Amino acid sequence: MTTRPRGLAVALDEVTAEYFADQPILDGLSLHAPAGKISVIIGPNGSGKSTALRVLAGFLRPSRGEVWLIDGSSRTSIGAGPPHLRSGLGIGYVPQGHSVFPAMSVYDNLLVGAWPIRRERRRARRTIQELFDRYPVLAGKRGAAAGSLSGGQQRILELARALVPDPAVVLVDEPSAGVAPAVAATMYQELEALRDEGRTVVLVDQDLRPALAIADVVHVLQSGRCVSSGSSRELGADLDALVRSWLSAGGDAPSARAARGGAS
Ligand SMILES: Nc1ncnc2c1ncn2[C@@H]1O[C@H](COP(=O)(O)OP(=O)(O)OP(=O)(O)O)[C@@H](O)[C@H]1O
Repeated sequence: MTTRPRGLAVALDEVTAEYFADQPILDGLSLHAPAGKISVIIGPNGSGKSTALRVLAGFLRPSRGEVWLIDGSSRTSIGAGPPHLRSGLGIGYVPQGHSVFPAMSVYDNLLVGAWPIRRERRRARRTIQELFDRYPVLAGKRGAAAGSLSGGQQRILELARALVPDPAVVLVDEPSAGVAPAVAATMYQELEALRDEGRTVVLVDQDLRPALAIADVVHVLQSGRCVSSGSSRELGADLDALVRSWLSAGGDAPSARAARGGAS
């Protein structure tokens, strides 16, 4: 693919965010997702992982704290900006759950992703073609309604749509939820490929084993705060202890899966 500048990091600094007044979901959350690395945010159900991604993507404005886009030694506060400006800054977002436009064709779904570069029509067409080359499964279905694709193909389409503006930072929420194991494996390989292209990946995942296997940095959330950050190796026993504590607190999904597969 044609490449644009890479090397952007993102950070949350003492961020408080809520859906209802005075009921903070993020409660002074600070975390730093370094440039060109895969950061994985883990934590028990309801700890605020998806909310943290929404704040990074601009879909939820923090009531306190800062969202930083960091380019080397300079940083820009982006917390107040709307999501469409976030994509113009080089941040792409693959939300949780189904987000394709089912009645629109695969090609038109990718065109929606081209909105931030809509004035550069030639570039948008070229990038979409490059994405068809990258994901042949989509190329074969370019004229088909997106809703007719399998769940896994739709997930790949959602990732491809986020990549159309060639983001330096890719935020991905639950890439493998509800997809066949082979597609899930493809998604994790793709996230590694995005990192190897110099992009910054921030991943939220309940499926701990594959997520931790590709993580460069792990951030552990509890009750809207980051209680631990580091590589899986650095966190080591701490991570195991945390996962066990989630299990004993009620066996939520991430813990149960980690227990089956091993958390580290
Ligand atoms: N759109 C919303 N409106 C109101 N409350 C919400 C909304 N989205 C999430 N919440 C609440 O915010 C809290 C944190 O949710 P969030 O999805 O960020 O957690 P999570 O750690 O990603 O959980 P999970 O692992 O279950 O996806 C939960 O109590 C949830 O019910």
